[in-house]
Amino acid sequence: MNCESKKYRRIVIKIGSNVLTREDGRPDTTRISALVDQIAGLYRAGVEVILVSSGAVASGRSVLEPRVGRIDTVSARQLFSAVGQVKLLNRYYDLFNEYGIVCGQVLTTKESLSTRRQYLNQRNCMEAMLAAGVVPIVNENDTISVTELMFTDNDELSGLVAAMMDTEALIILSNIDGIYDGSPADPASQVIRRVAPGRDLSQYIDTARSSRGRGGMTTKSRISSRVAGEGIEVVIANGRRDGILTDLVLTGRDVVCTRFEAAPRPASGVKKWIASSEGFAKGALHLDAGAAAAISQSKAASILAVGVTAVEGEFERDDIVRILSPEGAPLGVGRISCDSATARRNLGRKGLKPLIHCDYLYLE
Ligand SMILES: Nc1ncnc2c1ncn2[C@@H]1O[C@H](COP(=O)(O)OP(=O)(O)O)[C@@H](O)[C@H]1O
Ligand SMILES: N[C@@H](CCC(=O)OP(=O)(O)O)C(=O)O
Repeated sequence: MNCESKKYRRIVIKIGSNVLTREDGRPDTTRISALVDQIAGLYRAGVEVILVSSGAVASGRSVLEPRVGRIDTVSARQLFSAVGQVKLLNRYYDLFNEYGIVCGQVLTTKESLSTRRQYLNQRNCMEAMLAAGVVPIVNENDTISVTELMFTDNDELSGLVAAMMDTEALIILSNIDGIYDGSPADPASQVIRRVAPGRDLSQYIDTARSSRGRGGMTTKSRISSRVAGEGIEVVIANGRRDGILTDLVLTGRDVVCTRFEAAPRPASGVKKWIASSEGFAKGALHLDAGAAAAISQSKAASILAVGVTAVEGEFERDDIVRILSPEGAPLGVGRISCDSATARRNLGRKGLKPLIHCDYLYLE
């Protein structure tokens, strides 16, 4: 089956470190330039493109490694990204400029997307850029994002951006044609061309990571399933193949890739945010059997204090909390309508406003 082409209104393109870096660790300027040529083509054809580009650390490492001595991993990442991000964006700026296209930098952290207000600020910024015809180039702010609150990698970030910006597709470019049904090194393995919503590919994926990438194929597959489940088509393709973006988006030439079909019913904007916010959850609600059955059977069911048996952790009103079954299994996440002290005080009580309204509930 082909990876058929389609003209999209708005897409996110994520470019992995492996695509932008040569084997010897130096930036692959020819490849970056070829990708910008294609993105300029999409731009001219009226497709709004948001670029999520890795490569800052690799780019900075190539400049600094020869001159820094012993340095711990966190400092190295901070140092390399501080220098590499400037170098990377300068290159993008010059290349886009040749087409009369202006690009701009958006640096973010997982923490700065954790409240709805900051999330909306970021979205507003990128909407303003797109409205002005500016191509946003997004990366994690690696200089300050050093704790457990880091994104797993830019695949996770790109999934969040795709949902936040209400895009129709996310194209993840790596150094491989897609997800293989066995070891990519085994000649008998083939690229899985189509993935239906909800299909689990974990059995095929070698969890070892590449030397330059951060999350590896495991995150790519997990994020792709989640994003497709939110109604956004996801394509994993080889960024080193000539003309890959043009073929995927404009010409319709047959090109090998893995395509995750979008689930039919896109979630509402706020649900997309909640769905992607699992990593920021501050606490948890344990449901009784009745409440667990009610939310799984009806999309309109909210979580009421009467059906909650325990509250874990400390949280504020509007924070994201996890929802657990009576056995402790994860059921989903939601935005809580009160702080943890109030939730504890009201446990088991009837007739109160829902702890989580169904509009702010995302079930797995
Ligand atoms: N089943 C599989 N199919 C394809 N690639 C796989 C599979 N299992 C593991 N991989 C590895 O995942 C790598 C791509 O992930 P990653 O290193 O994170 O890339 P990037 O830097 O582009 O984000 C491939 O180079 C490949 O070695
Ligand atoms: N923010 C880092 C990217 C880390 C990362 O996620 O890399 P990759 O797995 O290659 O997309 C950088 O710019 O170097």
